Amino acid sequence: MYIAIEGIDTAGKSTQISELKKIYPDAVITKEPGATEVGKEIRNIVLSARAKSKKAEFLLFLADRAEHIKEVVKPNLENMIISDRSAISGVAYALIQGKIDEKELVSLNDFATDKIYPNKVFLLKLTKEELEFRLSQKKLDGIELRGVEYLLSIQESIITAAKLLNIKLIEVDATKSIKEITDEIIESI
Ligand SMILES: Nc1ncnc2c1ncn2[C@@H]1O[C@H](COP(=O)(O)OP(=O)(O)OP(=O)(O)O)[C@@H](O)[C@H]1O
Ligand SMILES: Cc1cn([C@H]2C[C@H](O)[C@@H](COP(=O)(O)O)O2)c(=O)[nH]c1=O
Repeated sequence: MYIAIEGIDTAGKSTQISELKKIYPDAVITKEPGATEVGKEIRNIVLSARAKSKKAEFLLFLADRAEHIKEVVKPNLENMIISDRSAISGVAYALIQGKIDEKELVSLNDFATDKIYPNKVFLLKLTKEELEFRLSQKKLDGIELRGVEYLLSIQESIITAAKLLNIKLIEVDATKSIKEITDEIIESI
């Protein structure tokens, strides 16, 4: 089973993944962007937000995804795979940028992934107040510097992206305690 945890920055994805790792010690833990050797280099470029072209940025994420599917997901389809982000993030961020139409977004992702998508995705959903608080507690990267309203629009866009990709999305209240969230995820797995 291929599972992904989605949510905007600071929603608690990596926190939940480290909890799930304790519960499923044999699971393949992975992430987008940056799980592979090439992906690590792509991650450095995209998070620096140096690309002037939004299309270039989108294609870099897509290249990371193609490598991730080939190197990590495909060889482990018989195992439990738990990924921090997925194609849903790719479509959600690109939808907000508005440079590529919906049909094309889906077909480009189909091309990159060979239509291998997570079986189930959990969206950790934050309130504006909690997002503001969590962002105030960390050093922001280039994408986080785009601001709270931008990130909240991405949160909504994640729901649209899941529908476009036809992926089952389970919304979880990310302001609950770490344990409550983990329990909800395990219950649905
Ligand atoms: N349920 C929770 N309640 C309160 N704080 C939390 C909860 N889950 C995570 N946090 C805290 O919020 C911050 C962000 O969490 P985390 O790094 O897991 O988020 P993330 O979604 O992986 O973020 P990013 O996408 O920016 O890497 C951390 O300081 C973490 O300790
Ligand atoms: C997969 C993907 C990610 N992004 C953005 C979302 C985040 O701001 C960063 C990744 O950072 P994290 O600490 O690993 O969460 O990249 C994006 O814009 N497009 C994508 O396809």
